[in-house]
Amino acid sequence: MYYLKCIECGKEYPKTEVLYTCECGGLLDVIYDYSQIDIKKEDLKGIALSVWKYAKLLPVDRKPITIQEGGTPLYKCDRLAEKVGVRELYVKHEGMNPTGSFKDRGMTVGVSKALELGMETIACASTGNTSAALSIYGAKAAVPAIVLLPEGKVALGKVAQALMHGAKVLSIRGNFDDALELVRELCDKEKIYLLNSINPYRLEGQKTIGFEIADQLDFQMPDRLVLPVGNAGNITAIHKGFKEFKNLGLTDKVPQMMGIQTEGSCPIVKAVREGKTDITPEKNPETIATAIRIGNPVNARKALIAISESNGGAESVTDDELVEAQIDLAQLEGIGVEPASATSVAGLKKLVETGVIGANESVVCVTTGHLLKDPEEVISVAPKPIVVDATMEAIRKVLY
Ligand SMILES: Cc1ncc(COP(=O)(O)O)c(C=O)c1O
Ligand SMILES: N[C@@H](CCOP(=O)(O)O)C(=O)O
Repeated sequence: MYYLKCIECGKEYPKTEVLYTCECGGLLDVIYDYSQIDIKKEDLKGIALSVWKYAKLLPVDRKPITIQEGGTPLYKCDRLAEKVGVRELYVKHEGMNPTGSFKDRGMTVGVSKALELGMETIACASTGNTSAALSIYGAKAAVPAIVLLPEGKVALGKVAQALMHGAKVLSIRGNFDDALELVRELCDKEKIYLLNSINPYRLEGQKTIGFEIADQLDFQMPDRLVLPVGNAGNITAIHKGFKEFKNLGLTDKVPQMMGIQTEGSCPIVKAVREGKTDITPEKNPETIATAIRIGNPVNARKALIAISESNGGAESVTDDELVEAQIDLAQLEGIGVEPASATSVAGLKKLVETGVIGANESVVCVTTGHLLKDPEEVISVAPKPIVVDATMEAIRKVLY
């Protein structure tokens, strides 16, 4: 049993309603009757990791639309740990999901819910990854998908996915925040199902990142969870996952949630620094990490609660710092990530340097999207190939 509840005024709504926010404007959360949910560590042992492994804690009452999302690797990264200066570092590589980002976890739940609620079209605004996931799950479910993208600011691999999987792709002359405002209005007026992270059901899928980390670490939770923050849904979702496992007695602590943004686009970081409970939107966010080029994160209130409840924090990094971390992940650990994802490691490095995170702590960084999502950025930061004549002599000349 579950229902929706406003995080601001507490008003409750039945699960049958198509709703994204409360009548007071507050964000909604999915509330379960945990006394009816029985999950033991023994029940989870020996079952392969996947989003639907945790179906008892997911709000879907029909056969799910799935392309085997979740079950991503948690790499122990000793070389990177030594470089950033922490005792123990793991990287949860969400780029290894079917479409190359964590959004698949949300979409398998969100698109299944769309069918359950009888919705006939789905839509989102996107900096790229949400649109890729929406298009692919829409194709699998045979539901038409509409995506609104900020013109010229979406990485090539993501646009390719949305186009190939058959979504109607609209390039908006505006930024992501403009596109989100428009798609919300479109969905309300045209009875289209909105699948951005303002949809509380979509976030339920993403909380399984927290469940999997617990499962993979044999329920010994790390001290910190460090991740990039854009529209601020994922930090909220993972925190909820951690809390649920603790409430069910599966773990004994909730890691401190550390949100990372870029200096050109960091409303959450500013709110945390100023001790505020809500953000001041940024009109012109700018960063090479286009996935998190967001000035008015829709889940800001939830994210700020997750950070404060977990005694966590937030930090910003420069574009140069995130590129350095992207190269470290690639060359020290063999983990290929897109720019936004590398902010987690760049942020960790900064938090250790400034003494916020101690050398003795254990940390999990989430890398949210795959390197191949943004080949243009890689080409612009990586060395160029060396062109040589097709002779051994020419090859030897450049190698030795
Ligand atoms: C690769 C990548 N990393 C991080 C984020 C930020 O996640 P969230 O919007 O849930 O904060 C996004 C999208 O927003 C993304 O596509
Ligand atoms: N990076 C996101 C931005 C939209 O976030 P959402 O979680 O609200 O869908 C994207 O990939 O579009």
